[in-house]
Amino acid sequence: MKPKAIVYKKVDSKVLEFIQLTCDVVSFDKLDSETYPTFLKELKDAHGILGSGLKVNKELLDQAPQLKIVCNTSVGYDNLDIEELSARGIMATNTPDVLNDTVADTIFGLLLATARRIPEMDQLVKNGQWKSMIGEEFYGVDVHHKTLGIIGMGGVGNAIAKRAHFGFDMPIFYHNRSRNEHAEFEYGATYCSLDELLQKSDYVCLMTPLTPATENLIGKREFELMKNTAIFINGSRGKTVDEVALVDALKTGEILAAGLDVFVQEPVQPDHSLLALKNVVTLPHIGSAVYETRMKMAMLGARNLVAGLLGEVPPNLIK
Ligand SMILES: NC(=O)C1=CN([C@@H]2O[C@H](COP(=O)(O)OP(=O)(O)OC[C@H]3O[C@@H](n4cnc5c(N)ncnc54)[C@H](OP(=O)(O)O)[C@@H]3O)[C@@H](O)[C@H]2O)C=CC1
Ligand SMILES: O=CC(=O)O
Repeated sequence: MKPKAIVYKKVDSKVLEFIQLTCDVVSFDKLDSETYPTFLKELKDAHGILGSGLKVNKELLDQAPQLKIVCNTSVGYDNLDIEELSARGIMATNTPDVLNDTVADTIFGLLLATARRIPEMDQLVKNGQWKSMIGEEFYGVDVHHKTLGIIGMGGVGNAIAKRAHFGFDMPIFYHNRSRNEHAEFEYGATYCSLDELLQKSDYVCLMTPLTPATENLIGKREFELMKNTAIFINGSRGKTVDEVALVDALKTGEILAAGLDVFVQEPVQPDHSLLALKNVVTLPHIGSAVYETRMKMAMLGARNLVAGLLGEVPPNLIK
């Protein structure tokens, strides 16, 4: 008998066909109030699940007594209770590296858009407010040759550093718990403490995973340490930042501007105070959102799933 897999997010039919070679597959385009009850029923005898964003915790796992593997089609896995999964002997996997360049392009685009006020200028032109040559009130700030601080110099952080170093001549500081020799050697990145990075950087880019250690990593104290001219970019997860402190820092001029791909609550509520600020550029969590990359992530997730269900060690097993 084939193992049973649930795919709980829309994936390309090629990915489904690949999984079907090994598994009986039940698939959902998305989980919502309509599909969730059926998903829970299907979970009772499922051996593997594939998708992203689903909170996999004790309550959910109690509904899935046969489960052997949980596969995220994302690199971040803060939706998974890893301790609970290991206690039950259930494997967990993610999809690192295949998205690095795409996410770095997005984050660099966000950085440029924030620095040069591109969405605001676009609106000005489209609203018919471009009446004469623009003056100082619409000037942006330079990116080239400015100092970039990357908190979380991992796969994505390195791809951002590469663009900053070779494309924009930016001196780079970074902070991790451990040194990243590749970034130091290839991109001239300098390792430093978090506080030193915050004090020295013109652009502060947050790219860590969300963990107990990084939840609210950037708050009032950290915004106060940043330059008043600093631009803050968050590409990690919303909860790594204290959003109330961020709004305050943006309103009081503690920092100049922010570019955000992620929010504490997603989708962000339309009346969120961040959205009313002119010096904030927002994106709807689109770091890896291009077809080719999402295809690679889904296929890698599927390979992890199939390997785990065949009794092999999945290539991206989270340890
Ligand atoms: N906006 C989007 O669409 C996307 C968001 N992401 C988010 O970005 C995160 C990073 O992705 P990726 O680069 O692939 O992951 P990696 O695991 O390759 O890199 C994470 C980096 O963060 C550092 N880090 C971890 N914990 C801490 C800490 N407590 N303090 C300081 N640094 C820390 C790690 O270094 P060390 O272990 O030495 O501390 C490592 O260098 C993902 O987990 C996800 O949440 C990723 C892709 C797309
Ligand atoms: O946020 C995206 C991810 O892959 O993690």
